[in-house]
Amino acid sequence: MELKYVVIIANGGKSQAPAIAKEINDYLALHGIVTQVYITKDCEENIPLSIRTDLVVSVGGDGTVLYCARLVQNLGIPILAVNLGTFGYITEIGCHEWKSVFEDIFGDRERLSRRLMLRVSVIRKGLKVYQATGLNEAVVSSAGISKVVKLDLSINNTFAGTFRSDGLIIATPTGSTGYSLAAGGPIIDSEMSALIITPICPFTLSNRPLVLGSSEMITINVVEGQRTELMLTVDGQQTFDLEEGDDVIVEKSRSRILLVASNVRNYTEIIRAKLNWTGELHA
Ligand SMILES: NC(=O)c1ccc[n+]([C@@H]2O[C@H](COP(=O)([O-])OP(=O)(O)OC[C@H]3O[C@@H](n4cnc5c(N)ncnc54)[C@H](O)[C@@H]3O)[C@@H](O)[C@H]2O)c1
Ligand SMILES: Nc1ncnc2c1ncn2[C@@H]1O[C@H](COP(=O)(O)OP(=O)(O)OP(=O)(O)O)[C@@H](O)[C@H]1O
Repeated sequence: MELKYVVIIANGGKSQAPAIAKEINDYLALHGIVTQVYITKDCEENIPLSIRTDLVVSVGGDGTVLYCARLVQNLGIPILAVNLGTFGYITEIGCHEWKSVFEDIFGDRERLSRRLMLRVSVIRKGLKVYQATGLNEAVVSSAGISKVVKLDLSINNTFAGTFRSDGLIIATPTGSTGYSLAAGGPIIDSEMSALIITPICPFTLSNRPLVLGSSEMITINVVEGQRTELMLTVDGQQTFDLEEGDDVIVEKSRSRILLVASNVRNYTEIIRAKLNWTGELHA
C-alpha cells in the first residue's frame, strides 16, 4: 500500500491517546508522509475525509474503530486500529506493535481484512425516516430495562415469526463477538458474508440465533400494542426512537471495511486469548 496522506483519529477520552497519536504522527513525518491528527471528544463529530486519504489510523478501543468505520464507509480507505481500549477484538494491533505494522506496509507485506457492514433503515408510513450503517450490529429493543417487546420478523418478505423478548440483534460477522455473543449468538469468521439474528432474552425458549447469507433483507416490524417505548441502536453509538408500525430494514451494505490485520496474531489467537479458552476451571 502506498502511503502519501494519513489521517490519525485519536479518542480524546483516553489519556494516552494524544501522546500515541503524536508518536505515530512524528514517525510518519520522518518517512515523508503528510498527516493530519484529530483528537475527538465524542463519536458524533463529523470529520470530512478527503478521498486522497490513503489510510486512517484509529487510536482508541473498539468503539473508536466503529466510529472510524462510519467515516470511511464508501470511500474504500483502510483503517489501522491501534488498541488503547480494554479488550480489543476489532483493534488487533497493540500500542507497542504499530511500528512493525507500518514497516510491513512500507514493504507491501500488509494484510487487509475485508469486513461486512450493515445498512439499516426505518420506514414509517411508507417514508424512510432514518438510515444508518454499522460494523457491529443493529439492535431493536425496549428503551428501558425489564420490559418485553413484541416484534414481527420477516426474511426476504417472508414472515418468519413473532418474537417476544428484550429485543432482537442483527449482527455482522465482526459484531458476532460483541453484544450478539453476550446474548447467546454464535461466533462466526470475521470475513464471512453473513448476518446473525440473535434474540435478547427471548420469552419463548424455542427462539434461537439464526445465521443468514448476507444477501437477505431482514425486516423487523414494531407491532401495535407495545407496553414500552422502543429504540433502534446501531453499533452502540447511534440511536433512534421507534414507533408502533415502524419497519426496521437491515441489509448488507455494498461497501466493505478494510482493516489492516495484525502481523503478530491471527483471529483464532485473538478469540482464544480474549475468551480465555484454556480448559482450566477459571476459563
Ligand atoms: N452485553 C454486552 O456484551 C454488550 C452490551 C451492549 C453493547 N455491547 C457492544 O458494544 C459495542 C459498542 O462498543 P463501544 O466500545 O462503543 O461501547 P462500550 O465502551 O460500552 O464497550 C462495550 C464493550 O464491547 C466490546 N466490543 C465492541 N465491539 C466488539 C466486537 N465486535 N467484538 C467483541 N467485543 C466488542 C468493547 O471492546 C467493549 O469492551 C456494541 O456495538 C456492542 O457490540 C456489548
Ligand atoms: N472518536 C471518538 N472520540 C471520542 N469518543 C469516542 C470515539 N469513538 C467512540 N467513542 C466513545 O468512547 C467510548 C469508549 O471508546 P473506546 O471503545 O474507544 O474505548 P474502550 O471502551 O476503553 O475500549 P473497548 O471498547 O475496546 O473496550 C465509547 O462509549 C464510544 O462511544
